[in-house]
Amino acid sequence: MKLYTRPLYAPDTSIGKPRDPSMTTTATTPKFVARDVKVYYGDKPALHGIDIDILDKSVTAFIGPSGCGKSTFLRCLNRMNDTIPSARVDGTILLDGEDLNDRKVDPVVLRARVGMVFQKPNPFPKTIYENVAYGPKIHGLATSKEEMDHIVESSLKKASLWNEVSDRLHQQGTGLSGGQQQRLVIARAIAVGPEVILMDEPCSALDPIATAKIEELIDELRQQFCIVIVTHSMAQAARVSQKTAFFHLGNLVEVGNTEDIFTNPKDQRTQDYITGRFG
Ligand SMILES: Nc1ncnc2c1ncn2[C@@H]1O[C@H](COP(=O)(O)OP(=O)(O)OP(=O)(O)O)[C@@H](O)[C@H]1O
Repeated sequence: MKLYTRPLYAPDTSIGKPRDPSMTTTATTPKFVARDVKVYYGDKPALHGIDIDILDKSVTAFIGPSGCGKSTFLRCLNRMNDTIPSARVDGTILLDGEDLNDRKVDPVVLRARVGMVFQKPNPFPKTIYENVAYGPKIHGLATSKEEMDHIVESSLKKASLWNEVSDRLHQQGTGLSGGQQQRLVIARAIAVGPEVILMDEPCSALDPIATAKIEELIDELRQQFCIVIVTHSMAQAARVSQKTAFFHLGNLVEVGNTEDIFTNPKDQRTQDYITGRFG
């Protein structure tokens, strides 16, 4: 299967459209290449120079003790730190070879390509249908009701929610269970045709059954998307990811195949963390 990428500088009309056929990506292609990424909140450094390649069509887990900078780095990947006035980001992050911090990059286009799901499910106070149709509507992705219906249905199917909600699309999204709300939010992100889905502790507010469903979904989504997940659960990282990155005190200590990180880490700090000596 050929997979395509779109230019970052493209106008809004590129959102949700087929990607540039001149560029192809595979499961071994880095989607992101980050070099010497430093983040400060005011004068306080939070990340001290992160270098990492994040592969396409796979799941990368960020693990590490509280406050080590996992979420801060995740937010660098779709410029969500722009929304925090005190935050300053230095260094380079390339998305498909293009500098996503370049002044020419439109963050709205970037965030359609690089969607994000948060810890607490945050559906809009609207119907299930409207939640999913919201992004396509503002980006003008559907020219008819039929097209919009199709986007809503296929997004809900990709998020493994369609069978549970197809008979109540016009009920409030906030009336769903926590796990269903999280899948609704994933469907909302999928609806604008992203290439990457960032997940910041997506299961921490969910019970074990809802968590298992999201983990199953993540495994399906990685066929099509680059997925980056922040998790406090090492068991979850081991279950869902192919690559794991261990952060400590604002540094990326080590990144590698998940199995290697959990069975044969190179750095003593990783070893200490995965064996529960701190964090
Ligand atoms: N909006 C903010 N303003 C000021 N400092 C912040 C802000 N967000 C994070 N920090 C600080 O940056 C550092 C890294 O925080 P971050 O939330 O990225 O870590 P984390 O590894 O994701 O932590 P946790 O696992 O607890 O969510 C911490 O010292 C934190 O206090």
